[in-house]
Amino acid sequence: MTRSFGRGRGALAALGPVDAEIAPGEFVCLVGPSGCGKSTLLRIAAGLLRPSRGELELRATTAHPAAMIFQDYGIHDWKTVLANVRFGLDIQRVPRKEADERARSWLARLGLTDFAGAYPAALSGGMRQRVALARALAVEPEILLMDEPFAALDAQLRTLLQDELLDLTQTTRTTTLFITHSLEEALVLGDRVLVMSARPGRIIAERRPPFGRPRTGEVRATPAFTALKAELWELLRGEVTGPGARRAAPHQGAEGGVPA
Ligand SMILES: Nc1ncnc2c1ncn2[C@@H]1O[C@H](COP(=O)(O)OP(=O)(O)OP(=O)(O)O)[C@@H](O)[C@H]1O
Repeated sequence: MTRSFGRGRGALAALGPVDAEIAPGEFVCLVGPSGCGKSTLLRIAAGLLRPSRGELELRATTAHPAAMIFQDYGIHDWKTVLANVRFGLDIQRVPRKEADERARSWLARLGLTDFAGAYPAALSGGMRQRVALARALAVEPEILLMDEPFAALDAQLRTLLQDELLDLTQTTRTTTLFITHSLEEALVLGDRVLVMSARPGRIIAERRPPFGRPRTGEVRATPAFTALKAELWELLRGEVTGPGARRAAPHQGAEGGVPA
């Protein structure tokens, strides 16, 4: 599958060719340099965009199997927290009482019970992202599509939400495609990590982090984790700084130049 934008000489090859398959229940993380087409791929998976060539096949049992979560939360400021979480259920015409119960139970799982009646403006970034998570999970989607959902959060909160997401998705076994710039995030969460080239993004490597399920954030402290992170950064570095790269190298972390 490929995707380009515009026509003729001015056309921009944004993505591909990409050929990938995700198994039911699998959690796949996609990492790649800025502008390589990750969001484009996710938008195609969500049915918001068509491929220019090729196709994407979704095997699902419902008409609207996917729920999406973005970096900027995508929640409605004029609705209460409860109404935000109930939103997808209202669209699915789930009866009000059942929708309220399901929404409240997800709020409880994400530690938001006391904020059911609050408006998002009163919440911190981490809490807003929890609302977005609760809203996406409340509809019990067959497929969860996440576009850098934790990128706007500070490092501690990000770690906390990664651990919560690990816990939640290991219970629900929802098929998930998760975009991130963070190799650490990809290795903690993913059954499989796909590394993309600079634009037009192709899949240049695939790794299965060797951590069983259910796993916890403790895998971060293992030598296997550090080794795999370094290996993937070597691959990615070539794409970020190589001839195909469109932008400068990302900020380098304190750990021997390997970014989070
Ligand atoms: N609607 C559009 N019209 C024109 N160009 C687009 C459109 N959407 C994306 N692009 C271009 O396609 C390329 C891939 O964009 P995309 O947002 O998919 O990359 P990305 O890997 O998600 O980037 P980042 O990591 O910076 O968010 C970029 O060069 C972008 O400018």
